[in-house]
Formats: sequence, C-alpha cells, structure tokens
Amino acid sequence: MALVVQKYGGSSVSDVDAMRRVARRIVATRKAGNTVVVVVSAMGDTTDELLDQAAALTSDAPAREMDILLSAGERISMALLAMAVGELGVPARAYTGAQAGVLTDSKYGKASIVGVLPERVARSIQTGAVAIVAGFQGINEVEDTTTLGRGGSDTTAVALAAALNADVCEIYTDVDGLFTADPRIVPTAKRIESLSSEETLELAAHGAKILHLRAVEYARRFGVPLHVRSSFSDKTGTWIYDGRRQGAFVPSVVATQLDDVVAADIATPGSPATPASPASAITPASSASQGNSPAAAAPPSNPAGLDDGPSAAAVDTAHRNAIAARAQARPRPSAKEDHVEAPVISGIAHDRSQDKITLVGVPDVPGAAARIFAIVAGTDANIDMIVQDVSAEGTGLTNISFTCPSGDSATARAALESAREELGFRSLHFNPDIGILSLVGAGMRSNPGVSARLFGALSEAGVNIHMISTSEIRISVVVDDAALDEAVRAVHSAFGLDAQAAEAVVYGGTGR
Ligand SMILES: Nc1ncnc2c1ncn2[C@@H]1O[C@H](COP(=O)(O)OP(=O)(O)O)[C@@H](O)[C@H]1O
Ligand SMILES: N[C@@H](CC(=O)OP(=O)(O)O)C(=O)O
Repeated sequence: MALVVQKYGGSSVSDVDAMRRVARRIVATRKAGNTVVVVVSAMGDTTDELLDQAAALTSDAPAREMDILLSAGERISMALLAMAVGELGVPARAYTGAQAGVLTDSKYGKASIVGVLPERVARSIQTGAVAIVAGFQGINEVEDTTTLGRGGSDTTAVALAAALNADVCEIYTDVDGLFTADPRIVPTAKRIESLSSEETLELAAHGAKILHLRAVEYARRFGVPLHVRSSFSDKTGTWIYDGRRQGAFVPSVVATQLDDVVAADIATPGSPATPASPASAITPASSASQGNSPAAAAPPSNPAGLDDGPSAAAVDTAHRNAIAARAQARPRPSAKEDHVEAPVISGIAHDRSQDKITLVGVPDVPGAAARIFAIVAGTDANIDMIVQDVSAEGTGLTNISFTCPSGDSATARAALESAREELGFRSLHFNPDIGILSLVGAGMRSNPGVSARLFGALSEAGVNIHMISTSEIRISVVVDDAALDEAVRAVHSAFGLDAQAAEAVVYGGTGR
C-alpha cells in the first residue's frame, strides 16, 4: 500500500463532468489499496476570471483581500470534488489550506510556506477517507488567508507529500507529461520519460508552466518523487526523481522555515508541541520509528474534538510505523542519471511573462550596477537576465539591460526613474514585447558547439537576438515576442528533438 498525493490542476477539473472523471480516478487509486491525499486547483480559468473581476473594480486591489478572493476558487473545487468522490461510495473530506495546516509567511500573493501541520489530513486518511485539500493557499501568523503565487497548487501538493512522507506526488494535468517543448507551440514535441530535478528546475524557472518552480525545488530538496501525467489518459507520464531521499517526513506538531528547511517532526505522543530547531526538524524514518510503544497505537478518544478520526497521538504513532515500513521497501523509478547516455538537450522552455528594461548612459564606474540593482531589489522585483554593454569609447558611459516579470516592472521602473539623478543614467527604455527561449540540457556540460547550433538555427529562421544569458546547463535568448513561437520550433528541429510520429496531445485547458 502506498501513500499517494495527487494534484489535479484547473484544466483537469474544468466542470462537473471533469470533476466526476477525476473522482473516478481517485476512487480507483483508493480501491487499488492506496491511501490518497488530493490537492486540487480552481476550476478551469477561475483564478484568471477572479483577477479580471477585481481589475474591473479597482486598479489597486488590496493584497490581503485579493488573496481572500483568489483562494475561493480552490475552495469551490475541494468541496465539489469531495462530493463527487462521496457519490462514488468512498468517504472524502475537504480541507482549506489553513485546515490542512499549510502555514505561510505574510507576503500576500506570493507567500512562502513556512511549515506544514497536516494533522487533520493525517487523521482523515487514517480513518480510510480521502483527504481533499485546496491548493495554492495557506494561512499566515495573523490567521489571514494567503496565496502562494500563480501555479502554486503544485507546491501545496509537494509540501504535503513531503510532510506526510508520501511515496509519490502525482501532478495531473492536460498533457501526458513533460515534453521537449510546450506541445501547444511545438506539436512534434516528444514526451520525456524521466528528467533530473536539475534540468526540470531550469525548465520550470524559464517558463515551462506545467510545473511550479518552487514545487520542483521542494521535491528536489526532500527527495519527493514526482510523476507528471495526464488526468485524461492512463499513460505513464514523466518521472522527476534523483534517487535520493533525505529521510522520512511525518505529520508534525512543530514546524520551521519550510521553504528553506522543510520542517516536519513529530511530538512524542501526548506531549505538548515544542518548536523544533531547523537542525532537528528533519527526522529520518529510522529514528522517527523508534520508541513507539505498541499500546500507543490503539486509537484513544479524540481530545481535540475534531471529527476527522482518532487522536493526533494515535495517528502519529500508527503513521510513523507505516512510514518506516514503507521507507524500507519503496520501489523507485529509475532516474535519468541511470541511463547509459543522456541526450545533450532535454528540452526548450519559453517565457512571455517578462519585460525588458534598459538604462541608457549609465556612468561606467565601480558601484554603478550595485546601486541600480539595490534599488530594483528594494521593489521586490525578481531579476532574470542582466547584460551590460561595453562602455562606448571616450564617453565613460554604458548601457545596462535586464529582464523582470511583467507584474514587477512598473514598480521597478518607477523606483529607477525616481533615483535617476543619484544613478546618473540618461534615459530608461522599456520593452514589454519580448519573449525568452531557453535551451536546457545537462549534456551541454560535455558537448561543445551547442550555442553555435542554437544561434545558427535562429539566424536561419531570421530571428534577431536581443540578449543572451547562460548557465552550466542552459542557454537563454531574448527575442521579439512575435518571433518566439517560430524560434522555439526552429531550435526544436535543429536539435533533433522532433518526434517521428505525433505523440503530443493537449487534452484540455485553454492555455491561458
Ligand atoms: N515542456 C512542457 N511540457 C508539457 N507541457 C508544457 C510544457 N511547457 C509548457 N507546458 C504547458 O503546460 C500546460 C499545463 O500546465 P497548466 O495549464 O498550469 O495545467 P494545470 O491546469 O493542470 O495546472 C500544458 O497544457 C502545456 O501547454
Ligand atoms: N488556481 C491557481 C493555482 C494553480 O496552481 O492552478 P493550476 O494548477 O491550474 O495551474 C492559478 O491559476 O494560478
């Protein structure tokens, strides 16, 4: 018996028929003998529609109220899905992020998880029910609802999978896994069988929206095996797993900084909760399973008075034992590193969500870049690429360009403009019509000529390059937004990634 966390994205629960289809899959997984925890996103494009409604009322929505609004989409889904599962004869209980113990900081709209206390979820599954959790949301220290940023339900799922020590976190979506490029742009894209978390991180960080970046980081850190697959087919999807696991994580009454160090410790049954230090927060399965007296496994009455089943202490003990047993005998998908030869290029990501800002005529003196980016950092904008031109001869001036998410660029621009005198630049140019193509592959490290082939393919397709940046396993180029799709297709072909026979199917979703 495995503990499976399944996450269903908005495209998988777009209407009540889709809810029924998903409910059948959940019940089948349960009836196959697994314990199932479900994380669900808002139906279809609900989140975008809620954003549109708020924008129609105000251009300056308060962040706190915005999070209350946006969290409603996932709450509708969790309740409806619990009803659909219940209709199929399997008990299901719905939990908001707060009820599921997803604790966050107070950055409304892009909150980070600081702890997970999934006791009600653990009690629920202990009684044989399916726990259905609203994704993308949590609760902060003043008990306000927070949201985790667009696409954040993936992170909820991985955080719960880590806290519950699930065997696998399945990410269900509207395509059959992670492909060599977005199948909506490249119909000849190939499904990737398994991918290292390092390459997946690069793809997710550079626009492959099928996975939330923080979910991949989280899964990598805690060794949670990810299986990205379609809720519309029974095909195997893409496994993301490096074959390492840092230990078992168990439901907890303590927590610490989760995005830095995921906390999941377990209190001695019956003892009061005590905060854990980050160092003690990670409890290996072997030590977690020590010291449990068999008597403690008998379910006593429920002291908290909650209706989710036996008490936390009883569940903790039983759960720890089950976790320890599972950790011993867990089958593992093969990691990509196990393959004899990995392809040079794993995939291509594209990103339309960035703007380009150029400061023209920046004094070419030590400390100029430091001052500029300190001001940008003060606006909380997340900078991606940075390019500084060679100083024009005799002028002592240079140009500095950078890209940042469109949502952050207005504040970054305003902050820079207001510091213009101090920074001494001549003018600020802004280009929102850019796209970024990123070529990713661990094989780049040992294969020369990748950039030459990339630039050759773009040149043949007549695509002009505005900026270039590289990492060890990635090359990114900024091009015109209008040329981006063509650029992705050209590069995909140039690296021999096209499938012989069409294999990419987009089953649903609007691509919004
Ligand atoms: N490399 C890729 N492989 C597969 N899908 C991708 C890739 N890059 C982008 N996508 C897009 O991600 C979409 C799924 O993500 P999303 O719309 O967030 O799904 P969900 O509604 O399930 O959360 C796919 O429909 C596809 O268009
Ligand atoms: N509903 C939220 C959170 C989420 O993760 O959605 P999805 O799983 O459909 O990408 C959003 O649209 O951002």
